[in-house]
Amino acid sequence: ESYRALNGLYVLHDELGSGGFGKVKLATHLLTGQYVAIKIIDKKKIGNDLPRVKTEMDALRTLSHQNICQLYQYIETTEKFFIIMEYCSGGEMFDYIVRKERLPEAEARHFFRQLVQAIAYVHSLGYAHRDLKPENLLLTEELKLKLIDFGLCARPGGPGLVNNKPLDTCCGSPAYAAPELILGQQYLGNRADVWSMGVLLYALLCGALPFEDDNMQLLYRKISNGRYYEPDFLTNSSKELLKRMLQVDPERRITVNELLRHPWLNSTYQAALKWQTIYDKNLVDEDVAREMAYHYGTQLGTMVGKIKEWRFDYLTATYHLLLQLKARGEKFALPPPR
Ligand SMILES: COc1cccc(Nc2ncc(-c3ccc(C(=O)NCC(=O)Nc4ccccc4)cc3)c(OCC3CCNCC3)n2)c1
Repeated sequence: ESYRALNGLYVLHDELGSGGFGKVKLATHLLTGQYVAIKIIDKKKIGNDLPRVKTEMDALRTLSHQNICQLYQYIETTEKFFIIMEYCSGGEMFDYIVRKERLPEAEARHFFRQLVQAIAYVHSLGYAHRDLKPENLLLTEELKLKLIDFGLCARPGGPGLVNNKPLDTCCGSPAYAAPELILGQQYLGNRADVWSMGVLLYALLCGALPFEDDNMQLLYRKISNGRYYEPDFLTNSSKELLKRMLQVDPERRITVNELLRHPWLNSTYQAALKWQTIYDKNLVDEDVAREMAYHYGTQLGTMVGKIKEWRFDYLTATYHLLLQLKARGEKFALPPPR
C-alpha cells in the first residue's frame, strides 16, 4: 500500500512487526536508496492515548545515542503519524539468542555493556524505559545493539501504572517486570529498568528466563520471591552480578551508576563504559553537508545551518543516512541538482 504523505520520499516494503499502536514497515528512503523502518500510527486507533504518543515523540526527539535507534523524520497527517526510524538489519536480539542458544560470557558482556550505556543515557535525561525485553533490543549488521521502545513510550518519571494495573501486565509480558511493578506499588522507573536488565542478562547468559510460568499467578509468585535457577556454566562473577540486579527489594538492587563501574562489565575492557552520547547536535559532518549542498544547490554554510535546525524532516533523514554510509566507509553521493 502507499500513502500520499510518503510519495516521492519513501517506498514501503513488507511489515517488520506490529505493536501496540500500529505497525512497522521496512521502507526505502528514495534519495539515498537506504532502508529505514517506518512506524505507522493510526490516530483513530489511539483515541485518547494521543498524549502518550506525543510523549514518545518528545522522547525520541531528545534521544540521540549510539545505542538507541535514531529518529530520522516524522510526518503527521490528519489520520496518521509516520515515524521514520533507523533500520537495524541484524534483526532482534531475541532471535540472535535463540539461534545461538546462549551466549559465551564475553559475547554477553559485549552486548550488555551497550545496553547499560543506552539505559544510563535514557535515565540521565530523566526517562525510564519500562519495557526492556529482547524484542526491544535490535542489532545492526556490525552486531551493535540498538535499544527501541517498540510498544509504549517511556515517560519522564510518570507513573508506570495504567488505571492502577501495571503497564507490562496489561500489554507486555510480565516476565521482565520488576516485583514492585507487578505488585502494583508505586515504583521508580530507573530501578525497575535495572531488574529488567538483570532478566535480560540472565537470558543472554543462560538462553532461558529466570522466572517463567504459563500461569500468571505462579509467575508473579516466582518474581516476587526472586529465586531462580543458576546453571553450573555461570561463572561466580556472573552469578554475583545477577544477584545484585535481581534483588526483589528495589532499595537493595544495584543502581545504574554502580553497574557502570561493576568489575563484570569492565573486566576485559580497557575503556570504561562510554554511556554519554557520541553525537553533538552542534557538530555537522562537513563531507555530508557538502554533498547535500551540491544536490540542493545551496552554499555549504547555508546547508550546515539548515541541518542544524534538526527539524526531523526529509533533510534530517537524508543527513543521518548519508552519515551512516560514511561511517560504514561506503561512498555516498546524491544525484546532481535537477
Ligand atoms: C532483518 O530482519 C529484521 C527483523 C526484525 C526487525 C528488523 N529491523 C528493525 N529495525 C528497526 C525497527 C524499529 C526501530 C524503532 C522503532 C521505535 O518504535 N522506536 C521508538 C523508540 O525507540 N523509542 C524509544 C527508545 C528508547 C527509549 C525511549 C523511547 C520501532 C521499530 C524494527 O522494528 C520491528 C519490530 C518488530 C517487533 N519487535 C520489535 C522490532 N525492526 C530487521
